[in-house]
Amino acid sequence: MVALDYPAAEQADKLVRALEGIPCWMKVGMQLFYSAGPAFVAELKARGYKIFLDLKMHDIPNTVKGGAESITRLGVDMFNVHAAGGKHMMEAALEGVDKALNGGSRQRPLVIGVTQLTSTSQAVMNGEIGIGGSVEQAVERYARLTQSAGLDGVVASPLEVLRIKEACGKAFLTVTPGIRPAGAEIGDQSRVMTPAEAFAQGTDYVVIGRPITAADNPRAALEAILASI
Ligand SMILES: O=c1ccn([C@@H]2O[C@H](COP(=O)(O)O)[C@@H](O)[C@H]2O)c(=O)[nH]1
Repeated sequence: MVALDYPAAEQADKLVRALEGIPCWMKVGMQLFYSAGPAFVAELKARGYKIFLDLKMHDIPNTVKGGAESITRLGVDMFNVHAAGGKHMMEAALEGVDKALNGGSRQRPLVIGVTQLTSTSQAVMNGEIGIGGSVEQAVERYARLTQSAGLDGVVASPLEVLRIKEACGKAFLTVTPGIRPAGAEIGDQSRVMTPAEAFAQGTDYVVIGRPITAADNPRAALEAILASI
């Protein structure tokens, strides 16, 4: 999944054209969606891409239900909510999906819970945020909660994939940002692995942004990543 973290449709469109023909999903996050909105999502769909709409909803259940209903109407293939919003909130997201589908033929999007952001280190989680225990324990707890609410999987770092699969089973999806090819700048990420290491852990999807978008030649960067796995 290529993270299209750009301020406007023009820049995102340039990258999408540069990557044309390479099989991948496109991930639309807050920055791009807040500026380019549903129209850009529709354009990506028209070009045949699968889309992960990464808006990480975290609000009261009624609001998340409404958000999920609207997102489902966009026809995206995957979207996410924060597991920290609780079981009731995640169930409300699924109710929103059902309301939008309303027995129709539209395909059901995968709904994914965000565990601990991959930018969060052990020290920050324990100190600043005030969650005790290890990151792995917290991620497992969020993953179990997400599964109990009926969602399809979680966002986590590749470092936690084995533990999630052990706790929730292989079919429970893992979507893993925090991906850095060997030697790439880590930036604001904390819990990282290379693409090959992440797939060796058994992850289902890797999310990669800057190692592609900030490369001099994004197409060559993605091709090198694909060759590495
Ligand atoms: O825990 C999370 C959840 C989402 N993300 C998103 O993934 C990409 C990663 O981009 P890079 O440039 O490869 O770091 C970005 O869109 C994040 O919003 C995440 O990194 N961690």
